[in-house]
Amino acid sequence: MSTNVVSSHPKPILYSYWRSSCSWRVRIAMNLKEIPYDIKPISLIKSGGEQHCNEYREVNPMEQVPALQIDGHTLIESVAIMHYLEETRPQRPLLPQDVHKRAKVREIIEIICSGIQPLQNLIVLIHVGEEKKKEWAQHWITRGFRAVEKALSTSAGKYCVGDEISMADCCLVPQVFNARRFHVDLRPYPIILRIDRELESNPAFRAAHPSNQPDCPPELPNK
Ligand SMILES: O=C(O)/C=C\C(=O)CC(=O)CC(=O)O
Repeated sequence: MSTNVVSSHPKPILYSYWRSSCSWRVRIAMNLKEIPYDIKPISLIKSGGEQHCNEYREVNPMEQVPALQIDGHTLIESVAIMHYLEETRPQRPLLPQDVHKRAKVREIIEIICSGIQPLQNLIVLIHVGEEKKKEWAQHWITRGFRAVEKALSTSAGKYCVGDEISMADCCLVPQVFNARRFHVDLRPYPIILRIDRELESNPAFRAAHPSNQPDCPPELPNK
């Protein structure tokens, strides 16, 4: 018997933190695909981090955001979630048809989501320590952005890969925000900057921005 999984479950719930770049990727993908969802904020800093409480560990044993409750399932890991959305909600595709272009999208995703973001994640920076964390984050972001810029020099059109927005763009924009947060000099990356600027005014990206999240503090912290 086949059931319509898309309509027989309540609205998806996204466990999210306003300036978590991984939550932000999924928010963009959900918005681009016009999937309505509710946000359940998980503060990564309040009381040592709500992601570590027993209740949330049941949702995500990695004690990180995001997690997405959708179609009766709980999904974790932002890239796996984006692929699920792509496979269950093919409207507004976030992967190109062409296999070479798909490979390029995945390459850029990997550089950012394996080669940059995990190295400058909150849990790592806590271990690195307050004094060294800025230099540490700058080092890994610079190293990765050099590779992203090189990849974009052959793949980019209007966006990361050609002229259609893809999952690579969902990953790039939040990483540029993190680069600015850690005062990385972005002048050596003109293509990254151009694409980021291009997407700034896109409604799906704008709605997913940290400053438009329900848990964004009224006074933005400056670090
Ligand atoms: O407000 C805070 O300082 C806590 C956490 C974050 O920014 C999120 C991250 O860990 C960075 C990231 O998503 O890459």
